[in-house]
Amino acid sequence: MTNGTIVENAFAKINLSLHVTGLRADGYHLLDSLVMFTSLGDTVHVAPAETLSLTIEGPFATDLDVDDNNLVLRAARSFGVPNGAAITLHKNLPVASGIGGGSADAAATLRALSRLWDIPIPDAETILALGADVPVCMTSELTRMRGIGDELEKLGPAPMLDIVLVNPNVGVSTATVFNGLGSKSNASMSNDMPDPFDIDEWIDWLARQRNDLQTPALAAAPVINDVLAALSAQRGCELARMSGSGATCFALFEDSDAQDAAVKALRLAHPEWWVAKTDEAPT
Ligand SMILES: C[C@](O)(CO)[C@H](O)COP(=O)(O)OP(=O)(O)OC[C@H]1O[C@@H](n2ccc(N)nc2=O)[C@H](O)[C@@H]1O
Ligand SMILES: Nc1ncnc2c1ncn2[C@@H]1O[C@H](COP(=O)(O)OP(=O)(O)OP(=O)(O)O)[C@@H](O)[C@H]1O
Repeated sequence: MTNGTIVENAFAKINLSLHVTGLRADGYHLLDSLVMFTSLGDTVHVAPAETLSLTIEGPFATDLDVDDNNLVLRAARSFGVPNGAAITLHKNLPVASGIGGGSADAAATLRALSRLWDIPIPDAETILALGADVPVCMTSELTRMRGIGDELEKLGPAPMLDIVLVNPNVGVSTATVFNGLGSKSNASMSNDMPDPFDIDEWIDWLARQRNDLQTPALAAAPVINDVLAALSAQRGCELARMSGSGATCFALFEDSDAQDAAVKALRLAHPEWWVAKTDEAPT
């Protein structure tokens, strides 16, 4: 690692619930979503350099091009200064998979370059222009996210959770899934949100919420149904749901033994799927 390298984590986000409550005139949808972050994620490394460059490494590196559309380079350019940096993205998360990898990478790049260049992070409007999920990824806290992703209510630390993530190695386009929505105007989350540290009550409450994008995502990628069925069938699975616009689904397990057994069984039954064990991101 070059002397002076700064590393920022880009933790994966999970939309524990995702209600689509309206449609704006510009085509963006209004959301009401409970978002948490997992300890699994990409990492962004930035080192001093004359010019701006990006190298991508890691298990999902080959699924991404190093071009001007890469969210890491877009984030670097959003500072509006001609500074240089040698950026390395270690890509551990599947691409276009509903767990916000690109958004988390952009947020981590903003934090890292702000430190490297010793200049402020760009304003809220600039951050939102990188993607609707980028504002919530600026911190990795449990958050109620509303508006189009720009109204954030931080809810404090997330509870300790035994989580399994499964992606069937099918990328899903966020725009296609939003466009496939039947009703654009659904009920918001219920406001009687329980204490996240009363896990049983919290999971009961979560089970009564929804991901409104699950139905249109299933139409785009029917294999999501197989993922949800496989997760739900595991012993100790307390909740299984799709995250974001898919295709990654998450399941919450009653304990780490059940979580480990589920990971083993799913990898054996579906070697073609990405199956990951994780927990809540550190605060
Ligand atoms: C589905 C979520 O992941 C939930 O957290 C996000 O809302 C998506 O966030 P994102 O991937 O950062 O989204 P963007 O890159 O800003 O937008 C991709 C496309 O998704 C649609 N989009 C996104 C966010 C939103 N609130 N309404 C939308 O309709 C738009 O068609 C947009 O062209
Ligand atoms: N660094 C990056 N990592 C991942 N995707 C990127 C990156 N840069 C650009 N992209 C593009 O952004 C799109 C969304 O990627 P991402 O992995 O963030 O999807 P997602 O997990 O579905 O996001 P969200 O949950 O925010 O909708 C993909 O089409 C991908 O090609």
